[in-house]
Amino acid sequence: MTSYSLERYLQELDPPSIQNLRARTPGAIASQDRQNMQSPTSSTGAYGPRDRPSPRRPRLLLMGQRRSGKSSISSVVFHKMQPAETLFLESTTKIQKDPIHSFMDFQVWDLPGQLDFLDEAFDFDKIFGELGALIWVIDAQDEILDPLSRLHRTIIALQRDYPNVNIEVFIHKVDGLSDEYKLDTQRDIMQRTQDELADAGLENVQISYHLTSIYDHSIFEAFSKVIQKLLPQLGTLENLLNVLCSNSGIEKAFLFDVLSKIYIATDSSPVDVQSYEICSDYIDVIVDISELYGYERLPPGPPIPRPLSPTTMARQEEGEEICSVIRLHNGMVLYLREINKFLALICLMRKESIEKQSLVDYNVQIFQDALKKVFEIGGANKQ
Ligand SMILES: Nc1nc2c(ncn2[C@@H]2O[C@H](COP(=O)(O)OP(=O)(O)OP(=O)(O)O)[C@@H](O)[C@H]2O)c(=O)[nH]1
Repeated sequence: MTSYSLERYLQELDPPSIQNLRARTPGAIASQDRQNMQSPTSSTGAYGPRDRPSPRRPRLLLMGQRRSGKSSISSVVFHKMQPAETLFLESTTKIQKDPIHSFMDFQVWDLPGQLDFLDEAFDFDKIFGELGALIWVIDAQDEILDPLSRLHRTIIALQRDYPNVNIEVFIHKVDGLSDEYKLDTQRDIMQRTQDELADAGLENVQISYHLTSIYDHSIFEAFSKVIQKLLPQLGTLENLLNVLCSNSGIEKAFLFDVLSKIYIATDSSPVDVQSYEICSDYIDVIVDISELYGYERLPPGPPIPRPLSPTTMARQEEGEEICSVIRLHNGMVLYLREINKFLALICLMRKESIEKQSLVDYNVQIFQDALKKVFEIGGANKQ
């Protein structure tokens, strides 16, 4: 049977193999302490063990100069604010702590741009300790030298005490810029940063750069990459998606966080922007429709019979997940399956593959079981 290897993979997915896969995760977190701190299974996981103690949540710090777009980013990505509405956001005057309860619990701190958090008046460890990632937002439409020098001072200070923190630079507001100008700006920022850090004796600091705008999908894609680095299970998830794709004739598969439209994992074929955009739009539509007409998401416990959703959605008999299939005019098919309250699987495949939909459904069910295993949840997924 085509799904044989996926089942076998699942059977072999014992704790030691999960450990090995973790070790191969690209963004593997260096120290054991940070793994403990950042592991969704050690805080609250994709399957939401809210009844387990959750002492710490990885913290994402949004920093950068005034009006660079920090609050806009957090409002658009995590609170579904329309980009145009951010024009009316007021300047942040104190640290905004935003707890995010999703497939994994974390917190986003929006730091006011006018304050210098390296100043002795601030408790450095309270701000930068327990940090999952520092996201430094640079307004690409504005003067960059001053913000860059603040970024460099912050990296140098961080390297002293927290060398393993992920540093993510968002070269932001690139919507109004030509492709050539965007790339020139990115090159300039990278070069200056490298030179400055080399002068400070720091040669191998890992920094990721992202060109972002709240007016397109780039901000969601950048956040996806930031969040993925905090997931110790990323390598395992990618492998599971690879096996699912190869056994079901799927060309591209994304595992999305439905609330934020961040994808937490994808198979290892290259991500092309159009596939990502269409999947992301699809989530919006399906989630909106299911909220309006779909079944009520139930608390844990035995399923209660409810009326069926619209025709595009079929309530799964056991799991009550949303499932939807759309045929596109280019011959491709979009397949969505809700994995749990927080996660949805979206696959792009050729129409020939969906002709055997029962096989795809079966393989997806096994994938879903594998996810449960990965997140070690027992039966707590039906939230
Ligand atoms: N063109 C464009 N404008 C943006 C983008 N993101 C944010 N803005 C605008 O930038 C302005 C400042 O945004 P804020 O989010 O308030 O900036 P901030 O960094 O939080 O500012 P402080 O709170 O003062 O530190 C707003 O008018 C936003 O609409 C973007 O991607 N493109």
